Amino acid sequence: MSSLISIQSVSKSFTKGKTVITPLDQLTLEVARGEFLSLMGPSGSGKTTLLNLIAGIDTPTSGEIIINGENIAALSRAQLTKWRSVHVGYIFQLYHLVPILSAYENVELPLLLSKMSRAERREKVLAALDLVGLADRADHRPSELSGGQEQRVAIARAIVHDPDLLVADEPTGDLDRESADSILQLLNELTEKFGKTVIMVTHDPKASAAAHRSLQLEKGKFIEDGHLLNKQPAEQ
Ligand SMILES: Nc1ncnc2c1ncn2[C@@H]1O[C@H](COP(=O)(O)OP(=O)(O)OP(=O)(O)O)[C@@H](O)[C@H]1O
Repeated sequence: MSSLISIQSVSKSFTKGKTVITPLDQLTLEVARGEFLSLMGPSGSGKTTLLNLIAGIDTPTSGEIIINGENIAALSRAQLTKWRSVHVGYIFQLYHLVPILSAYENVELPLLLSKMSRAERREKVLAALDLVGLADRADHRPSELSGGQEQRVAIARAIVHDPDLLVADEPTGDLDRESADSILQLLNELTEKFGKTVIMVTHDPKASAAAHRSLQLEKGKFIEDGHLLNKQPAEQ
């Protein structure tokens, strides 16, 4: 598999008054196209900071983040916004669906920014809802869906514009085990059947075990290369 993401010596610091916090310290990471990678680590270890850099929501203090051959660390804010709208789908712990809109309308939202016709949008929204197994719930509002179904709608919204990369921050954190497992299976399918690359932050070892590879962050550094479940790790 070719590399989709190449992170070279990336550091991120935040300055608050006289205090400088460096949640990420000289990180290097390669992520293959079609890989499902999980990021674990204690609270405050820099997981969300790293996810936000990879998703182009924030920019590093130093280093390069090359995605699909493009160094996104060198893009302006406006260029990053445009880049993100094409290449990235973001999945949140608490779904972030708009309560007054139907599942269909929530999934359609990212497409309203494009020049697509209504008919083209309809085709894409129905295909995304079908892919997550909710074609029959298009007219339902979030309050009429279970948590697992809400997360499926949120995943349909994240994939409707066909991004290469999906980033998920604790996507199963608010779900019971059964719903969590079905969301993890869906994320796995998105990598294996549709070639998406998924990067997931989680505190749940079982969720992490569903990924192809798990990395542990501690104080802004990777402390170990975790187990590889779907591929065999090299013998130590
Ligand atoms: N915008 C910001 N300004 C200042 N400090 C920040 C900012 N964003 C994050 N930090 C700090 O960076 C560190 C890492 O935060 P981050 O949210 O990446 O951790 P995390 O591993 O995702 O934690 P959690 O598991 O609790 O979500 C923390 O000390 C946090 O306070």
